[in-house]
Amino acid sequence: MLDVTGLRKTYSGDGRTVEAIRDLTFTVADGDLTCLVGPSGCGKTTLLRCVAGLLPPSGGTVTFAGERVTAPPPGMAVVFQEYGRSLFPWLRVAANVELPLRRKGLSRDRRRELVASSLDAVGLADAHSAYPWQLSGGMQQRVAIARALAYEPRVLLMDEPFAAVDAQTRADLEDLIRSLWRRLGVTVLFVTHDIDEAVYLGQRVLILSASPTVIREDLPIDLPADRDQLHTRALPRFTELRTHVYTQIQAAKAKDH
Ligand SMILES: Nc1ncnc2c1ncn2[C@@H]1O[C@H](COP(=O)(O)OP(=O)(O)OP(=O)(O)O)[C@@H](O)[C@H]1O
Repeated sequence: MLDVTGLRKTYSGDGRTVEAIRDLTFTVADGDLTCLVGPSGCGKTTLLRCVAGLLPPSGGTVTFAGERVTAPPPGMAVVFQEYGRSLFPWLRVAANVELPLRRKGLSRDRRRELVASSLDAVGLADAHSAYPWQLSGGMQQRVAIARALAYEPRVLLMDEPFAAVDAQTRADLEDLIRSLWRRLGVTVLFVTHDIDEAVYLGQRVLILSASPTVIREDLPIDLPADRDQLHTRALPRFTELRTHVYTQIQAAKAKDH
C-alpha cells in the first residue's frame, strides 16, 4: 500500500542546513497497523509529512497504491497532534467533519450519511451541533478522527495524535483506534514518541534512529490481536517488547551524543 524508498530530507534556509532524514526505506502492507517510534527530534513529523505529500522530499520516493506521491493523494487522511488547530472553531462538529467531503463531490445525502456514521463510530453521535470549543480535548480529537474516517481513506496517517490529551483519555483513544482499525480494515501508519503506546497499538514497530534518521529496527509485535489496557500491558511479553524498544532508542540517542 505504501512504499518509502531511500527517502531523504534536508531543510535549508538562512544559511543553515539540517539533515533530518538520511535514508529511509520501508513498506506498509494493505491493512497493516504500523507504529513509528523514535527519539525526540528524529524526524518523525518530517517523515509523515513527506509520506502525506505535504512536504517534498530531498531524495527518494514515496509510492501509494502504485502511484508516486507528489501532492496529498485522495486516498489518504492525516490526524495531527494539535486538534485545537485542526478544527475550525466557527463550524459546528458536523460541518467540520463534512468539510473535506465537499471536495469529493459527494451528494448531500451521502455526506450526511458519512458524517453520521463516523461520529457514531467515535462515540460522538450526540455532538453534531456542538462547536469544537465546547468539547473536551479528547472529544475534539475524536472529531478529528471522525473527519478522517468520513473521508473513507485507504491509509490513515497519525502524527502523535494523543500527545496533548490526559492519560485516561489517551488509553480510550488508543482502544478506539485499534477497534476502528480491526472493524474498517484501514491501513494505519501511527507516529509516536511513546514506546508503550507503539507496542500496545502496533502489529509492527519501526524504530527510528536519532537524526539524521535511518530505520534501526523493524520489530513485529507478537502480542494477541485482542488487546486491552489492563491485561495486554501486564503480559510478560509486553514488558519484554517495551524494554527492547526502550533499549534501542536509548542506544540511538547515545550514538547521537
Ligand atoms: N521547517 C523546518 N526548517 C528547518 N529545520 C526543520 C524544520 N522542520 C523540522 N526541522 C528539523 O528537522 C529535524 C526533525 O524534526 P521533526 O519535527 O520532523 O522531528 P520529530 O521526530 O517529529 O520531533 P518531536 O518528536 O520532537 O515531535 C529537527 O532537527 C528539526 O529541527
